Amino acid sequence: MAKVKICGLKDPDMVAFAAREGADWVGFVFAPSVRQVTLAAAETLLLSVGKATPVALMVDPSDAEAQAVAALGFPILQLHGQETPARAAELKSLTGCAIWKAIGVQTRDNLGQIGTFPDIDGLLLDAKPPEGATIAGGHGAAFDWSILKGWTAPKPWLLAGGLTPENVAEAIAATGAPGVDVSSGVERIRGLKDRELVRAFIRAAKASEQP
Ligand SMILES: O=C(O)c1ccccc1NCC(=O)[C@H](O)[C@H](O)COP(=O)(O)O
Repeated sequence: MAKVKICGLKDPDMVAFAAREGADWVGFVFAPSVRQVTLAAAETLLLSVGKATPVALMVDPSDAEAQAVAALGFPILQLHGQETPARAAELKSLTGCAIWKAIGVQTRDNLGQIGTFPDIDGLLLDAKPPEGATIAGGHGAAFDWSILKGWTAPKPWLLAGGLTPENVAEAIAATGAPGVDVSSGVERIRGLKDRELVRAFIRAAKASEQP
């Protein structure tokens, strides 16, 4: 059974709903995005996570920004920018958070950099942002899952990018992903999660067979 992260939540009721439906992680975006939350909003959202684990998503944060987010009590920091292995290690020791690094995948070569991040705790394999995009993630674009054929993950990992309730079972079967992450695929209006889609995604992922 694959684990599920619902990313880009902004509304406490939706956070509670996703957690009740069985989301393992709920993600909050602290970067420019239609899904961005403030520190004050995140403090309120954290009250609704139930049994789900909250993940703070940041893009090239400064020390002060990362420390302010970590101080809210997030156990996991997902880095979605151009953070180097050294910066990821630095942010880990600075915040005390587990670090997940997002890796943009377009070709098999992109997987090579993963070995240069020995200090991180997890990986999120996501599609690269479309040409000209100024936002680092949440574009609803998938990469070619066959790139992962024969790849052995050195860390716990999640598959992301363009997943939907309709394709998540196929994605898990094709890649063997132990976890999946979704943002746009559970929205009907950009930036607003939809209960029916959140429920359908979690059910489809949890019911799926890993190869
Ligand atoms: O979701 C955002 O708005 C976002 C903004 C800036 C950096 C990262 C962002 N999201 C990162 C995620 O973990 C998304 O869930 C991931 O990119 C997959 O998104 P989608 O293809 O929309 O499901």
